[in-house]
Amino acid sequence: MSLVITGASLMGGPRKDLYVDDAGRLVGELPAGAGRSRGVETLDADGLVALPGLVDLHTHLREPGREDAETVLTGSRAAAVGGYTAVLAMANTTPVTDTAEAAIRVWELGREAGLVDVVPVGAVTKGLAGEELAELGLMARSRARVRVFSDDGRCVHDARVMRRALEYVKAFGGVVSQHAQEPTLAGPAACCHEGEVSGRLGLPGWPGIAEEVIVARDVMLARHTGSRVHVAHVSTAGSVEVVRWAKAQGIDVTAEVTPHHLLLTTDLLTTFDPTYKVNPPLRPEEDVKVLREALADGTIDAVATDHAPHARHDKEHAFVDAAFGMLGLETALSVVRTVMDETFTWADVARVMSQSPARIARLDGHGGTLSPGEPGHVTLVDPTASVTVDRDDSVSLSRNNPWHGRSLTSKVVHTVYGGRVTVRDGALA
Ligand SMILES: NC(=O)N[C@@H](CC(=O)O)C(=O)O
Ligand SMILES: [Zn+2]
Ligand SMILES: [Zn+2]
Repeated sequence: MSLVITGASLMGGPRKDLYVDDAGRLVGELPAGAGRSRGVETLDADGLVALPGLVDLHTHLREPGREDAETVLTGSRAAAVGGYTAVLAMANTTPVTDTAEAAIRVWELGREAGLVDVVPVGAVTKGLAGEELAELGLMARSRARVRVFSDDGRCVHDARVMRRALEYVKAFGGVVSQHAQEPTLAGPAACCHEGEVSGRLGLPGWPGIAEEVIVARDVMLARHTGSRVHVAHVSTAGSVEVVRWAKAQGIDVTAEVTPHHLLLTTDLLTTFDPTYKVNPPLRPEEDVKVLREALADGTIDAVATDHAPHARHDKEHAFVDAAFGMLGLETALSVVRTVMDETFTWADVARVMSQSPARIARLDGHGGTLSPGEPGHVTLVDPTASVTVDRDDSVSLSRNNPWHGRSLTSKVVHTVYGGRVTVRDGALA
């Protein structure tokens, strides 16, 4: 069945009807008479902003291994509710996604769920152990078409291994997404940002430099190999400085920032609430300010959620013992709209949450411009809505939601995936 989306403002520009044909593609004009014929569904989007379907470069879906925290299906639901039509599923599952079979399995589970494209990220090293390269080529050539490789959760800290990985993925246009954290500069017990607040509270911390030295090393390795590196969850002003310099040299580097690093700060540590325990840690206000500026000026290419669901019994512990990570898929768009000022346009939102992530991940079928010929992935947002987040409203299996009780501006109302309405009026269709 074809679909007509009526009255939406395209990326904040003119209002225009959008047509998706019965093959699920956007078409310029509705075929004559089709608007009135049966078999054409109408989605009223009056007053809403239409964005190309959002793409998340960094999602933890926990299946296989921790289906009590999230599954491919429940994570896909959370993604759809958040306006996403594609997510890249991180490899730190049990077992790790380090073979073509494992990647295909995740991809198939995504197809079965049928709510978003679930694109597996392949591990860089076997078992995330940081020593031997995983089956990068086989994963790339498999049906799952893996292009993004990451040991996320751990840093590929051995420079020789990182160099080999960069050389290897170059052959098929792949990219290594690095969790930048030099382990020798961040003790095993580190649980927050090393600074004034951690000192006062007596919590062991990571210094920003542990991230920055790896970012600096990796951009030089990218230059040396002529390959492509992506910096996951950039969190410090120093990392931004390095990325800005590297881009000016023509080095093929891209970077993402999470919604939580754009708003939440180290001060939240004083609550000792483990909901705010995340890796990389929340940083001081000065870093947050620089991250926002870098997102606006294009130094940071994309917003990625790092949606990291955790079961209650892994999160509800003393701060030092609790698991790292927070939810993000359902609230990302609203957080971005809330933290970025009016000079950050809807076209900018589309760029950092759809176009650039799709380009970085080399996703076919996520053009990110709402042009005729692209697949009918559309996110419809109410720009005037104000929502108070309630963690129990979530379709995720987990409740580690750092936005609980906060009021955010704008809200995803409908999500259309390949011409099919997956979310209507904020709820799964
Ligand atoms: N972000 C986190 O704090 N945790 C992630 C791992 C990661 O992204 O490094 C997780 O898998 O839970
Ligand atoms: Zn990480
Ligand atoms: Zn992560």
